[in-house]
Amino acid sequence: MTGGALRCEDIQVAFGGLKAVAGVSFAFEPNRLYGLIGPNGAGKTTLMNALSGHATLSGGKVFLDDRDITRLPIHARTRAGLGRSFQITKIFAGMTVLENLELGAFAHRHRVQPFWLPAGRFPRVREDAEKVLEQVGLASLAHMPAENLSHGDQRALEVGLTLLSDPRVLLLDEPLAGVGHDRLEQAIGLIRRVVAGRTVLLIEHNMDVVMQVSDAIVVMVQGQLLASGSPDQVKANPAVRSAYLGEDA
Ligand SMILES: Nc1ncnc2c1ncn2[C@@H]1O[C@H](COP(=O)(O)OP(=O)(O)OP(=O)(O)O)[C@@H](O)[C@H]1O
Repeated sequence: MTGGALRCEDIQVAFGGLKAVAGVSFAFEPNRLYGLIGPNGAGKTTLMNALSGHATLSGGKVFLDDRDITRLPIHARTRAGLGRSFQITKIFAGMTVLENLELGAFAHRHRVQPFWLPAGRFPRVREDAEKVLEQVGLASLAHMPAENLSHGDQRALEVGLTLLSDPRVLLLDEPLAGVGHDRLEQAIGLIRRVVAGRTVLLIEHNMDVVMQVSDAIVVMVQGQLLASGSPDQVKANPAVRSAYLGEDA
């Protein structure tokens, strides 16, 4: 698999008078992992929502492999190869880990939620779910109710749900949030594994982690791009240091 190229041109999202994203243009190159950083309220999640179709644009365009997807609804973007995880987990607490993945796999294959029958009855749905179960390292917990999972394992399941559509571009909104220090290395290992062959945009607040895993860093401040470059370039950028890292340039 090869990651897709994602490009946005002059993206704008406003909430009333607030310009949460105020004209962002950027080309994400295939097969690279981009860390999206910036202070609280900078517009990171809103930009991700704009790319995935979860926010209404007041201006701008989104392209996936040069195809204009600006007006495509969310499910059509998923079909086109764009996957998205959320800060707030969307798993069904009362179902087991495997059932959650089966439900997601069924919904992806058949475009409906199968509330009337066990999705795992369909062999290909079961296969899809079991493949992802292995990918995210949850095979031994397949039959555990999702509500009993640790924070870290819930995050892994959430990432797994996004992998069911085998996206070429993956947008990950804080997939490590709530993961304890003792599980962080394991969680980082998971991210590294699942992103192989994909283009990834990752929102992550832990600077050590984001600098460690990213090929490139994109910095947002007040709805706009402040800087982009390799982790070392961004760390050394005086504008980033003063505006974001809280240091004098
Ligand atoms: N649905 C909404 N309605 C109104 N304002 C919103 C909405 N979503 C976000 N905002 C505002 O838009 C701005 C950008 O928010 P956003 O969540 O995108 O920032 P962020 O960089 O992801 O922040 P954080 O790091 O805290 O998650 C903030 O001022 C926020 O309060």
